[in-house]
Amino acid sequence: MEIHIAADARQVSEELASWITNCIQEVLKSQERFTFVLSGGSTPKRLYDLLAASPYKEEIPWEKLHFFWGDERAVPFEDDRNNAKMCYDELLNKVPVIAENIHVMRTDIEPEEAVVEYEKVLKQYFGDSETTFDFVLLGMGDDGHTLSLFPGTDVIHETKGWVNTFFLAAQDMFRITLTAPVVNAAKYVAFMAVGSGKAETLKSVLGGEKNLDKFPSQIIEPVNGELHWFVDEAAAALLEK
Ligand SMILES: O=C(O)[C@H](O)[C@@H](O)[C@H](O)[C@H](O)COP(=O)(O)O
Repeated sequence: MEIHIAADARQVSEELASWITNCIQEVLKSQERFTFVLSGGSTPKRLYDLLAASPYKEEIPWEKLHFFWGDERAVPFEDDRNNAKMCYDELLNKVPVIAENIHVMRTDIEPEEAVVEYEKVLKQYFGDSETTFDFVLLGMGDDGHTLSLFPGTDVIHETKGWVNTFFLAAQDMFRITLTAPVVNAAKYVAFMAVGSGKAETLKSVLGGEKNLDKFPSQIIEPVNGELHWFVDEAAAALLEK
């Protein structure tokens, strides 16, 4: 695992934009397509904004990229809480991506149906191969969740299925989420976490004892891939030097 600490949120986004661009270019030297899992939440907005502008916009071969989501809030696409909408607004509508290569978690059908459909899409891409996505971008909530793997939920411990859904009572909505097995089979996984509000949790997730029910982000451990954390000094303040 590698931790990249930058001065502030803006610099974290800049470092990550440059790192992702480099990662895409390297991976595409030996294959024709690059599969990229986008994250919702507020933190990646600035990163998406950067990727959609010079110089990254020109440096990334967008037509070779295939997009997926780590999780989705089961609200209509037009709803501002919809993760896909945010990613379209901030990134996908601004770059020359091929529409057929964008795979949203559908919220216009029942969540259970959306899960079956998404699993089907993922199986078409990755079949039974040991490696799944080329790159997964993740956020970490102040409570230690990642994807829609919230503290105390059963979905944290899913060992077989790649996609799941459950009703998140605290937010009065269904969530659709990738599970740990499919993310842990990715080549590169990068968390992005900024701000002092995440410092205590980050310390527990990275330095504390394993307690997956309390800190679901700890379950992310790529089997053969690389794990990176991109954080700012405020979030990293309590990490041991
Ligand atoms: O839909 C979601 O809520 C996200 O995908 C979630 O896993 C997010 O990444 C974290 O909650 C961090 O969110 P912030 O970036 O807003 O802190």
